[in-house]
Amino acid sequence: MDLKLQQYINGKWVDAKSDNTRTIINPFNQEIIATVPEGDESDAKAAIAAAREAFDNGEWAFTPATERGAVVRKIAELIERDKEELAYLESLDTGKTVEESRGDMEDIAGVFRYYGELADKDGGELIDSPVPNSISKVVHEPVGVCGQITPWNYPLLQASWKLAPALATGNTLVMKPSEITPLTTIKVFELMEEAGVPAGVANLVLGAGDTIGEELSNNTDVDLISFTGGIATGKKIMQAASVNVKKLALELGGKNPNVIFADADFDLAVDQALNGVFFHAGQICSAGTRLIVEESIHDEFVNALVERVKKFKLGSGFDEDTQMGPLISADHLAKVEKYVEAGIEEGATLAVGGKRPEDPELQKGFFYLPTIFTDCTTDMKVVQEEGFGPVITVEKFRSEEEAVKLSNDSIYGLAGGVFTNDIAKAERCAAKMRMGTVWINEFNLYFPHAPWGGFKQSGIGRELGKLGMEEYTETKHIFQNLKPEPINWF
Ligand SMILES: NC(=O)c1ccc[n+]([C@@H]2O[C@H](COP(=O)([O-])OP(=O)(O)OC[C@H]3O[C@@H](n4cnc5c(N)ncnc54)[C@H](O)[C@@H]3O)[C@@H](O)[C@H]2O)c1
Ligand SMILES: C[N+](C)(C)CC=O
Repeated sequence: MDLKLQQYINGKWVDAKSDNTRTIINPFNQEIIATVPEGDESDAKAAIAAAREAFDNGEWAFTPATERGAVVRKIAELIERDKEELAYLESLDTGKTVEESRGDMEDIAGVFRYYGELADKDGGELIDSPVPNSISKVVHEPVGVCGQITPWNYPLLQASWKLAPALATGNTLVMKPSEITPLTTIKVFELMEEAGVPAGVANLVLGAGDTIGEELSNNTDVDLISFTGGIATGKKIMQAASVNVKKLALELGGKNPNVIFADADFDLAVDQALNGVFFHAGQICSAGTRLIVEESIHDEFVNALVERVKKFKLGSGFDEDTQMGPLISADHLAKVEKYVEAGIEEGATLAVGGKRPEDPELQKGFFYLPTIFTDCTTDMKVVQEEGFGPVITVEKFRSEEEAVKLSNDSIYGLAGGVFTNDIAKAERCAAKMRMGTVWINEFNLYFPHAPWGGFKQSGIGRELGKLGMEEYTETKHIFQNLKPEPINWF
C-alpha cells in the first residue's frame, strides 16, 4: 500500500507521540490491512497549536480567495488522477462495493471543484448606508481554527464536505477521521500537501473520539467544531464546545421516511425503496429505512420487495457481482442484531432476513441479511430508532394527512421521500415534512450545489451549497464616516 501511514502535523508526517498504533481491518474477512498511529490528547494539542499559529501568523487567511480557490481545484484534479486508488482504499476500509466507492470519488472531486470555484465569488456587499457621507460594507472572514470530526460510513465524502469549504474560506483545520476507517483521509492529506496547502493550515490526527475528539471539542484554541456522526456523540460535543462558545456544525443521525402512494410508478418505487436502504448495507444516514406504504398497495409492494431482496448477492466489495457488502465491524453487527431482536419482541413481523447469512464464503465477514419488518407501528423502537443497517420497517397509511403525520413522528428530521404521480400532492407533502431534504420520486440523491443537513435532532447547520461555505465564515460590518463630527453629548 503506497500510503504514508502517519499523522500530518504542521507540514510533517509523524507517528503518535506515544508510539502507540492501531490495526485497521477489512470488514469482509477481518484481515489486517494497515497499522496506523494511535494519537492522543498530546498529538491533538500539537496539531491545534500548528493550526492556531498558521491562522494567527500565517498567510492563508489573507491569501486572495482566487489563489485559495485554485489550490482547492487542484485537489479536485489530484483526486480525479488517483480516483482508482482512492476507491480501492475506501472499499478495503469500509467493505462497500468498489462501484459505490468509484461513485463516491466522483462526488468528492466535484465537492472540491465546486468550492474551488465558489471561493472568490462572495466578496461581501456594500450597504446603501442610511447615514450621509459614509461607507457601509459587509465582509465575510474565516472563522479561525476548525476541528473536523468524521464518521466511518462515508470516510472521504464526509471529510470533503468539511475540508473543501474550510480551505476555500481561509480557515486552518485539524481533522480527526473515524479511528476505524482512516485510509482515504490519509491519502487526501497527501494530495492536499501536493496541491500546495501550506504547512500548518491542514492537520491530520488519528485516534479515538474520547481522546482526540474530546480535545478538539474542549480546547479553547479551536474556534469551530464540524462534526458528522451519531446524536449521542453530537450532544457530548455540544456540551464540550460551550467552553469557549465554539461555532458548531452538526450532521447527525436520521430515521428517514419513504412514503409510497398507491398512484406511484410501482416499479420505480420498488427499485428506489431498495436503493434507498441497501446501498452500503444500510449504513447511510439518509437511508429510507422507514417505509410508509398506502394500505391499498401494501401487500403487493411488500411482496415485490421481498422477492427482490431474496436475490441479493452479498460478498466482497471487489467482486463486481456483489450488491451488498458487510457491516463495518463486529460491534456494529451485534448492534444491528439487537435492534432486530427488539423488533421481533415488539411484535413486528419478519418478512425476510433477520439473521446472518449461512453462505460459507461470508463467515469471516460482518455480514447481515437484508431484512424487512411488516406490521410495524410508529411507537415501536425498531421504527423510531436509527438501526444503521440493512433493515426496513413497513407501516401503512390511508390518507395523505396520515402519511405526513407518520413521517414527522420522529426525533429525527434529516431526509425523506415521496413517491406519487400526483405532483401537487407530492409538493403538499414535501411542504409539511419536517426534514432537511425531501426527494420526490427519487431517493438519496445529493450534489454539491444544494445544502444538506437536518431538522430537529438530526443536526445543526448545513453542509454543501453556499450555506456549507457560510458555516466557515464570520460576518463583519465595517462602517466608515467620511465626514466625522464631534457629537458633544457629554
Ligand atoms: N447527517 C449526516 O450527513 C451523516 C452522514 C454520515 C453519518 N452520519 C451519522 O453518523 C453515525 C455513524 O457514524 P459513527 O458510528 O462513526 O458515529 P460516532 O458518533 O460513533 O463517531 C463519529 C466520529 O466521532 C468521533 N467521536 C466519538 N466520540 C467522540 C467524542 N466524545 N468527542 C468527539 N468525537 C467523538 C469518532 O471517533 C468518529 O470519528 C450515524 O448516526 C449516521 O447517521 C450522519
Ligand atoms: C452521503 N450521505 C450524506 C447522503 C449519507 C451519509 O451517511
